[in-house]
Amino acid sequence: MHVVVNAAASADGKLSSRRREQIAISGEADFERVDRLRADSDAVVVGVGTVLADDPHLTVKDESLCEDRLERGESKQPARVVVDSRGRTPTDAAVLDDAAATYVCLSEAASVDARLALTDRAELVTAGDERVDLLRAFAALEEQGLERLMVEGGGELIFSLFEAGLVDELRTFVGPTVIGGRDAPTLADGEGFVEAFPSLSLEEVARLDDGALLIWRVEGR
Ligand SMILES: NC(=O)C1=CN([C@@H]2O[C@H](COP(=O)(O)OP(=O)(O)OC[C@H]3O[C@@H](n4cnc5c(N)ncnc54)[C@H](O)[C@@H]3O)[C@@H](O)[C@H]2O)C=CC1
Ligand SMILES: Nc1nc(O)c(N)c(N[C@@H]2O[C@H](COP(=O)(O)O)[C@@H](O)[C@H]2O)n1
Repeated sequence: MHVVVNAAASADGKLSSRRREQIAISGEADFERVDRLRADSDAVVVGVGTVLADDPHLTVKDESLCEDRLERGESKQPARVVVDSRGRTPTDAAVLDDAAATYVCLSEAASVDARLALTDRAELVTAGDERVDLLRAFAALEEQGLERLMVEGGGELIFSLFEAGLVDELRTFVGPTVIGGRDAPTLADGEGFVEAFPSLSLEEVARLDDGALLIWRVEGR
């Protein structure tokens, strides 16, 4: 399995404002790059916080990239994965429509009602007691043939993936704006590290739109 985390951050490292509404940090060229990265992935992964805040569709938008996938013998769209301990994904969420297969990773804490509401719309994967056990959930996804995972956020999920040692690559578009706010989400939130900080090796720096794309490899992976 290969896990790429991709996100857009403001110059001060925020993914969104304290209101947690979606903010277009990327410009056109970066959104096109993200679309290509989705098209080269088996699944696009987000946390339920992102579903509740942004209601993303997580599909490849460029039809020619979808055709390339079909020519390679792949599904037209990559699968979508929501990491959602308690099954809070709304049944009318865009990520549950029929444009692509969707997996919802739950923990044992998800109620029977939440499971029943989701079961017709997504494949359910259960791992972990209170929160989703990401090592077990990702192993289950791998068993379904999902090898190349692209994670789009948000900050809580990204931190947990680094903590679990699951991230191979980090791609950050740093955009030309300052968002600020101590309660605004950053690239890696959660508890934060106090030691054994993940070590990154810089692979590429490129100017893109009016910002910079940074590609980092996670050392030891
Ligand atoms: N600028 C960008 O590229 C992006 C920005 N965002 C922004 O990020 C914000 C949402 O991020 P967050 O609130 O951090 O939510 P998140 O999307 O990281 O989801 C976190 C939730 O996932 C669930 N979860 C289950 N097991 C977990 C585990 N082991 N570790 C972590 N979470 C687990 C929990 O319910 C937790 O509250 C929104 O404001 C959204 O707009 C989201 C994606 C991309
Ligand atoms: N790459 C990127 N740049 C930004 O500036 C953003 N605000 C985001 N947000 C994430 O993009 C996804 C939207 O998906 P759809 O267009 O609905 O398919 C979602 O993951 C947002 O959180 N990303």
